[in-house]
Amino acid sequence: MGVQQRPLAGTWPLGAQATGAGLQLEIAGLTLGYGRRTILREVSLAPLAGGHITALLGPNGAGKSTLLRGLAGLLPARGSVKLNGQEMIGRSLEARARHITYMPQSLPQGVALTVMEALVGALKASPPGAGGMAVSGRQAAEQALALLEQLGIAHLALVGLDRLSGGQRQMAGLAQALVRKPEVLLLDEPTSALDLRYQLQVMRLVQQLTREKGLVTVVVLHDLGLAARFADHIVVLGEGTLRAEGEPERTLTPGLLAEVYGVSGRVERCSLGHLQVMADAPLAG
Ligand SMILES: Nc1ncnc2c1ncn2[C@@H]1O[C@H](COP(=O)(O)OP(=O)(O)OP(=O)(O)O)[C@@H](O)[C@H]1O
Repeated sequence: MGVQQRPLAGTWPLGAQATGAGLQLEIAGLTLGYGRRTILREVSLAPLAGGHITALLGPNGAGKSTLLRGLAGLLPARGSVKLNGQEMIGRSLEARARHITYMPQSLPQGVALTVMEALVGALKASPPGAGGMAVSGRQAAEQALALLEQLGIAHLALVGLDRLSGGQRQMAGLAQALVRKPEVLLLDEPTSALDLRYQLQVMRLVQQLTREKGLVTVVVLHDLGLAARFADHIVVLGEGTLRAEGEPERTLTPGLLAEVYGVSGRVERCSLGHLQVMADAPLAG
């Protein structure tokens, strides 16, 4: 893919101070769907704390993306989503975007912009209070370039979005999410197109930013090994409801693999002490 990541400097790419210290996102009785079809019903989670990564897991169609879209304000919702005690449901998209950024599974196709143009656009479109407040075009370009350098993809700045590989597109999508300097970072399968090296690099970067800036980070993952390794908290969805949540070691069990994913499997520590999740066989029926 040609991506090289440099160590992050101690400062947020946009030069601002950390904003997320002490943040808390509370989700209670959240019901989400499309039109008349309810997908998630009455989902309540333990409070999600700033500085922690929550991995959102579950089989295909479980409602993981739907939950992220709901948190981002892209779907009508019932229930409560409070950020530091302030209700988000019912607030405008613009008001939510001051606090929350959402990286979808894939960037839209057919956008005739370079990586840099897309980032500058995202930054300038950020509402007051978010990362891009009242920046000049030049400042926006400088901030966007600084972020690309931190991500190790500055060499892609002038490349058209439609000319990027799948993995490069994911990195560009991550940059678009980060440039807004979020307090709540929602990432939908940010590593699905990345090779092994970049999977680790992206997750390490997300972990580092989450810790340094005190972000509330929620990441949809299908790779349970990555979830076990990088998440502080696991949330498992299935059949429209919350099936389990808690610390990785307590939550990712052979029983959960059987009940939620329909496979027999093992959860073991490797010689380096990392939790490994191995699916052995699909269960009958
Ligand atoms: N735009 C939409 N309109 C109507 N139904 C939708 C829409 N998007 C998703 N759904 C339905 O909502 C349910 C949950 O989908 P969702 O994408 O949230 O699942 P997921 O857990 O993210 O799945 P995957 O792991 O396959 O990405 C599915 O039954 C899907 O068909």
